[in-house]
Amino acid sequence: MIEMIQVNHQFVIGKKGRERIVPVLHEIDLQVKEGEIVAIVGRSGSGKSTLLNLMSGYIRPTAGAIRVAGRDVTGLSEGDWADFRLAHLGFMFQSFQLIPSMTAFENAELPLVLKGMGIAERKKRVMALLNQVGVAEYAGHYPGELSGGQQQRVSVARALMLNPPIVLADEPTGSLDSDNERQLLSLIRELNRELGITFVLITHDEQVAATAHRTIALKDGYLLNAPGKGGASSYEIQ
Ligand SMILES: Nc1ncnc2c1ncn2[C@@H]1O[C@H](COP(=O)(O)OP(=O)(O)OP(=O)(O)O)[C@@H](O)[C@H]1O
Repeated sequence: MIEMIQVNHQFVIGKKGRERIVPVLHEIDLQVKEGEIVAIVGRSGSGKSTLLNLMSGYIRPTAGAIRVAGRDVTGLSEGDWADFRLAHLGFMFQSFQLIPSMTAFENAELPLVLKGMGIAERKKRVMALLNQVGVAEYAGHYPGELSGGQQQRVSVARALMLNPPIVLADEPTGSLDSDNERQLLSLIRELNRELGITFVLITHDEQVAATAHRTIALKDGYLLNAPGKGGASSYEIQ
């Protein structure tokens, strides 16, 4: 479902003529299978977000190849990546990333608007999903009128709006209290079990890692679980 082959990534920083190269990911070989929940763990700065950004096409690898949902996405243009993302990927973030001036309904509806779906069909789909994640009664509320847990549910509904086979999540429970965290994790398990959605979750949280079928650990830009790279026992969740 997601495959990285010998992926390296380095950032180039600094002004023209005085550039500096920052190597961040090295020789990444990984596979996420269809229907898996995979947690990515590692200390701050180990390269977790960079790895997720490569899977999302927001940055391009310096070397190596990436396949997502059966397609070689390594050389996709910006425009092709935008279409590909809409069709295959859903996103969840620690900060929820809801637009404050739009209601819960309008926030959740956005992917359908981008897709060009008609208003009647949009309304049906949005209300069905808000209902599924338990916030239908707040459809007319603005994000500022919702609790953190309710905002995250709206963002989950938005992530699932176009039935993505893969959801990529960056610290999805990072802003939630333990009750809301438990509920979100059980929703993720349910979506995985019932709809077969593949999840890749970046986390510092042991509860989230325990929800995953498998954990991928990064240390200083290297994959620890890779054969010959030390094994999963040599990481700590920070
Ligand atoms: N746009 C960028 N330009 C230059 N360096 C960057 C850029 N983005 C990230 N880095 C560097 O790459 C390294 C890995 O960053 P990344 O955000 O992937 O780590 P992380 O494991 O997600 O960290 P955290 O847990 O703190 O979010 C860090 O040293 C960071 O400073």
